[in-house]
Amino acid sequence: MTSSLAAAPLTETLHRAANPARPLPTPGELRRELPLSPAMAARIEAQRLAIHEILAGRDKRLLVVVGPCSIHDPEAALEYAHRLATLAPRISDQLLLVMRVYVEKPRTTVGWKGLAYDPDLDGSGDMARGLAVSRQLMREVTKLGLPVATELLQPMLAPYLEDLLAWVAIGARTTESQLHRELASGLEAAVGFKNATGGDIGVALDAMRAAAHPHSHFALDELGRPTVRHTAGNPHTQLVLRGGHGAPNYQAQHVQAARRALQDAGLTPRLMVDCSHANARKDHRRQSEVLLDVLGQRQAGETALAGLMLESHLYEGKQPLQAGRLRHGVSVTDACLGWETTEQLLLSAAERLC
Ligand SMILES: O=C[C@H](O)[C@H](O)COP(=O)(O)O
Ligand SMILES: C=C(OP(=O)(O)O)C(=O)O
Repeated sequence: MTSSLAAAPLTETLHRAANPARPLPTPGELRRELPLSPAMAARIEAQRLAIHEILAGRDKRLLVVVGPCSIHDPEAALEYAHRLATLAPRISDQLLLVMRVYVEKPRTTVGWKGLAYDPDLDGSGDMARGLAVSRQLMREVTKLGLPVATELLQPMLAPYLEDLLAWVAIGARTTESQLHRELASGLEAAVGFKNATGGDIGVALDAMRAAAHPHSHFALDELGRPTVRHTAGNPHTQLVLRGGHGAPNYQAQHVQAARRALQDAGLTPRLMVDCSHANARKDHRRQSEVLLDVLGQRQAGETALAGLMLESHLYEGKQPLQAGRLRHGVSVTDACLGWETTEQLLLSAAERLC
């Protein structure tokens, strides 16, 4: 990596020659190549604080984590970010929009693992470029004024990106992992723990309690050397209901049961509903139905509902990952809502919450 990368526009970064054998930069090197300006750092701090206020119940707005299931084309993601950044101030009295910039994908078995792993989408695995492109995209999204959300999957990858993150997901497949709980305990961003793929919310509650606790754990420092990391514990966590094994868990009886379980575990009763995944029974169009149900619960006085997640891209649906035949702005992982539907849903959600 050369210092020109910092100044390189996204397109140039994207078209750098792939070199899979290239050693990875250290987190410190990448951060120096693609730094945060003091203004960006202050903006991210304010975004995190706003999210913490929602999770604490002091800010009554709904936190909405919305965007593509995965980023495979940073140009299309930026186009999406421009649209979201235009919409956000129009509804900011009711909704705090945070963009999904998911660059790692957990897979049920095998499949493309995301931009950070394979930015050329061809299995060549140029992770040095994947990290740079991911960080560059997150910087661009931040510059547009949008808070960035991502799933942290590979703990080694966190130090390359964590300074840019306003909200972090620990996914359904890793919520039970001690490594991810330790990682969450040292983050400044709020963390949403998904219920397990089978639907168990208990593991997410355990995760929230573990993450709130200080830990000492194995980590890499910014020079890439093994080190002991001491964390302070992260009190800004939330349960994310995503359904399990085809069975939704967003309806009033599930939310009430989850609220009671949070209270019984001594945790702040604040949760997010993921309108996609098993809650939509893997049919992206059902996300609207889930969102409307959740809004109804909010209007009926359910204070535990502090957030929503939507999977949305420029265009509806999904497509197979076939080199040279990709349609612009269509997901290559889970099917997404298209932009028009997303905008309409968010505008009407804001109107209902007025
Ligand atoms: O959110 C995306 C997917 O649901 C998750 O990464 C699992 O994907 P897979 O079941 O297609 O592997
Ligand atoms: C993988 C995701 O979700 P889950 O962990 O709920 O499957 C996701 O939100 O992209």
